[in-house]
Amino acid sequence: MSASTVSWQEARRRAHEAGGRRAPETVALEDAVGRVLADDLVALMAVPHYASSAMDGWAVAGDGPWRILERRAEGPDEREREDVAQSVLRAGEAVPIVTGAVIPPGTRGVLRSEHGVLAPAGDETGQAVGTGPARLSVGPDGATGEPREGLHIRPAGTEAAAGETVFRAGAVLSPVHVAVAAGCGHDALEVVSRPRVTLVLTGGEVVERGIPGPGSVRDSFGPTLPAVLAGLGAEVVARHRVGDDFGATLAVFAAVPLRGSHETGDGTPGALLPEAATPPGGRTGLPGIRYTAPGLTERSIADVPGPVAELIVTTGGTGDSSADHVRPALRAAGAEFLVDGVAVRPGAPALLARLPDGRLVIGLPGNPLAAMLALLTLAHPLLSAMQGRGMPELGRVRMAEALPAGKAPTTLRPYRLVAGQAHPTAWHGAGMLRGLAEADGVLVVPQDGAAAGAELEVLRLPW
Ligand SMILES: Nc1nc2c(c(=O)[nH]1)N[C@H]1C(S)=C(S)[C@@H](COP(=O)(O)OP(=O)(O)OC[C@H]3O[C@@H](n4cnc5c(N)ncnc54)[C@H](O)[C@@H]3O)O[C@H]1N2
Ligand code: MOO
Repeated sequence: MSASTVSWQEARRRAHEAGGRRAPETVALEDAVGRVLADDLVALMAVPHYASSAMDGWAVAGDGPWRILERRAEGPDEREREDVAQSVLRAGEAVPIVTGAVIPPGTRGVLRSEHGVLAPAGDETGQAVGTGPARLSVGPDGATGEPREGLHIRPAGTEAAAGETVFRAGAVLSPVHVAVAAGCGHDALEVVSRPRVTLVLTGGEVVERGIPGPGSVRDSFGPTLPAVLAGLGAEVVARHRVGDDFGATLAVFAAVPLRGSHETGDGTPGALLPEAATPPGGRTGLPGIRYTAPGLTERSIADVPGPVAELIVTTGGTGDSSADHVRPALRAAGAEFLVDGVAVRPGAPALLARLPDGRLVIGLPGNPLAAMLALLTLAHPLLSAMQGRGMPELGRVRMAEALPAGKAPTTLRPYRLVAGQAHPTAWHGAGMLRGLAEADGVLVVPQDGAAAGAELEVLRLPW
C-alpha cells in the first residue's frame, strides 16, 4: 500500500468533493425521464385546477327530486365547456355529468348514475306531460339525503396549490415525476446536463470478439460500462482503445495544448510540444494540438478526437509494470492526483486525477470485479456531485453468515439477499464477475470481518 493511498471512505468523499454541478438545460417532458431536476419544480396552477366529478351521474343543487337540465359539453370545444362550467345550478336543478367534468357552481354533490332514477317530467299528480325535462330522484340503491354536500366532488388544489414546490432540485425524474410535472402545467423541464464521459480501454491483450487464445482476454468493459455509466446519469460520448503504449495513453489525456517537456514517472521522456515547435514526425490529430511522444502511433491519435468530455474513465494499466501507463501518462500530462490508490480489496490501484484543463480522470484497475467496484466507489459519488446530488447513501443489511477478517481496511464483497439476510456470493476473485452478476448489492466489510447476525453497510447497485 503506497503512502498516498487513502481509506475507502475518504476516496468516496474526495470523489464527491471533486465534482462541480453541471449547467442546466431544458428538455421536453418526453426526454426528461431519468434526468436530474435542476431547479425546484413549482406547480404552475392548482392541481387539480378545477373541482371535478369523481363519478358519472348528475351534479345536483338543493333537495330532490331535481329537474334535469340538458346542459352538456363533452365535445372538444373548449369555449362551450367553459360556458357550461360557469353556468350556475339552482336549487332543484340537476345536470348530467361525467367523471372528470367541471362541477357547476351551486352544486351540492354528485348523485352517481347507479343511485338515481329518471322519470318523465310530470304534472303535480305525477302524470307524464309532453316531452319536457325529465325529473331525477334518489333510487332504491341510494341513501336517504344523498348526495350530501361535496359527495363525489374532487375539490381543486388538493394535490398542490398554485405556486407550491412539488419536487426539489436534485430529484431523479421517474415517469411518475414527469406525469406530475405535466399535471402541474409544465411543457419542458430544467434538468442538469448529463456529465459526458470519454471511455478509454487499455490493454493490448483485450479482444472484442470470439474465443481468445491464451494471454488474450475478452473485453468485459466495452459492452457494459456505457450502460453502467448511463445508470449513474452520465453519457459516454467517445470511446477509445489504446494498446500498452505510453504515447497512445498520453494522447487521450492531452486534449488541450500543454507546453514544455514532462518527465514521466517511470523515467520515459514524454514531451508535449507547443504547436510552433512541432518537429518533423510530430503528429497532429487533436483539434489545435500537436504533440509528440515516444510510442505515439497514427492510430492512437486518429482515435482521440471527439466531443470533449468532463470525465475520462480508463480501464487497466493502473499498476506499476512496464506495460502499465495510466499513472505515468497522467503525470506527464501534468495531472493532480486526488485519489492515488485506495485501501480496499479489490480495487486498490484505482485513482482519481484532475488534468490541468480541469477534466477529471478515473483510472479503473483492469481486473473486472475490481474495476466495477472502483466505479461504484469513485464514479458514483463523482457523477452524483456533477448532477448536484448528495453522496450516494449506503444501505444496511444483516449478515446471514460470518465473514473472516480481511487483508485490507475495507473489503468489498457482493452479496445476495435470502429471506432478508445477506449471503456473500461465490466467485468474488478480482478477475471474476459471476458473483456480482447475481448480487443484490455489495457489502462494505471492515478489516475485522463480521459475525453472523451483524449489520453491515452496503453499496447499492445502479443496475
Ligand atoms: N506486483 C504487483 N502486481 C500487481 C499488484 C500489486 O500491487 N503489485 N496489484 C494487483 C491488482 S490488485 C490489480 S487490480 C492489478 C491492476 O492492474 P492494472 O490496472 O494495471 O490492469 P492490467 O494489468 O491492465 O490488467 C489486469 C487484469 O485485467 C484484465 N483486463 C484488462 N482489461 C480488461 C478488459 N477490458 N476486459 C477484461 N479483462 C481485462 C487483464 O487482462 C489482466 O488480467 O494489478 C495486480 N498486480
Ligand atoms: O485490488 Mo485488485 O483491484 O484486486 O484486483
